[in-house]
Amino acid sequence: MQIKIDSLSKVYPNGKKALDNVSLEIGNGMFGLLGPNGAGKSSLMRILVTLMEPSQGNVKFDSFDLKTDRKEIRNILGYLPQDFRFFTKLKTWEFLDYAASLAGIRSKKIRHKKVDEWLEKVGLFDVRERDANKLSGGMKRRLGIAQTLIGDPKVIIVDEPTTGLDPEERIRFRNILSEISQQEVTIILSTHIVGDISSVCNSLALLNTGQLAFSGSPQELIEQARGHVWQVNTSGYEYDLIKEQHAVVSTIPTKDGWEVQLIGDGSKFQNAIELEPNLEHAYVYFMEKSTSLI
Ligand SMILES: Nc1ncnc2c1ncn2[C@@H]1O[C@H](COP(=O)(O)OP(=O)(O)OP(=O)(O)O)[C@@H](O)[C@H]1O
Repeated sequence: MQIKIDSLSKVYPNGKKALDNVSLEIGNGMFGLLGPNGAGKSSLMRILVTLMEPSQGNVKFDSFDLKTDRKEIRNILGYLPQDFRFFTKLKTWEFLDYAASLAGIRSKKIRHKKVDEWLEKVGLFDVRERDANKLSGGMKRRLGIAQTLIGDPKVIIVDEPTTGLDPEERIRFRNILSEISQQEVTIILSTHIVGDISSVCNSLALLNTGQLAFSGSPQELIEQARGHVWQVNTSGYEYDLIKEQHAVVSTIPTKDGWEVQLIGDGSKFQNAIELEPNLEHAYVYFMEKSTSLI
């Protein structure tokens, strides 16, 4: 599936411009949409899943047009929103069974088989009789992904999937998505956590204040930060100066001061070492560049 987002803008009734002329192409596999809170990610997701109309621009899902083929687009979509909620008083398996019937699986036998398969896949088979609203946060999130996927959608849109999850659940969730992305599907993963996408997405876009700051592969993003990531050993006095003029990524106390990793021009400091950039460095670099600290 090829998703073509063309010159998309969204202005809310209060005048807030959440998306500003965003154009983007998304193909099969896992796509990361990265940006700080308020960047416009949820607005873009809501438009893609037909919950909200854009103020300008259009989107195509292969030959389906967002303006005219909303029903067809809904049929190929699976959406896991940020604030995914449960109906009360349904057991975990019943909840999935209900999701499967909403997805159009009529045969009870096929539905039950699918429910069991998905309970196994997301590691909830042992708690299938437990009330869905009594599951832990991580389990609820996994049940969320199972209900999103049980109807075999071609496009899967997941908004801030790991918010509030502990590191173990975060990795588990990432692995489930990564496994699914091996099939012929498009997964769009929106997040402000770089670690959510660094190991799993083959392409990504960076949104900041409604504008597209970057789109390409993680490696291309990383390359752009080359020459801008430095490690400096510094005393207390100099440290304050560094913080004022640079984006500081990490600070480790040493015998006589601090070892600081910064984004910007570190070459002017004594004993500065240029570092190999990683995705997190590159993300900070782009964010700082667009707020023009660099
Ligand atoms: N219904 C609305 N009316 C007015 N402004 C809105 C509305 N929804 C979102 N906004 C504003 O639009 C901007 C983009 O919000 P959006 O929720 O799309 O960003 P986000 O990147 O998903 O951030 P978050 O992760 O915090 O949800 C923000 O400034 C937000 O306050």
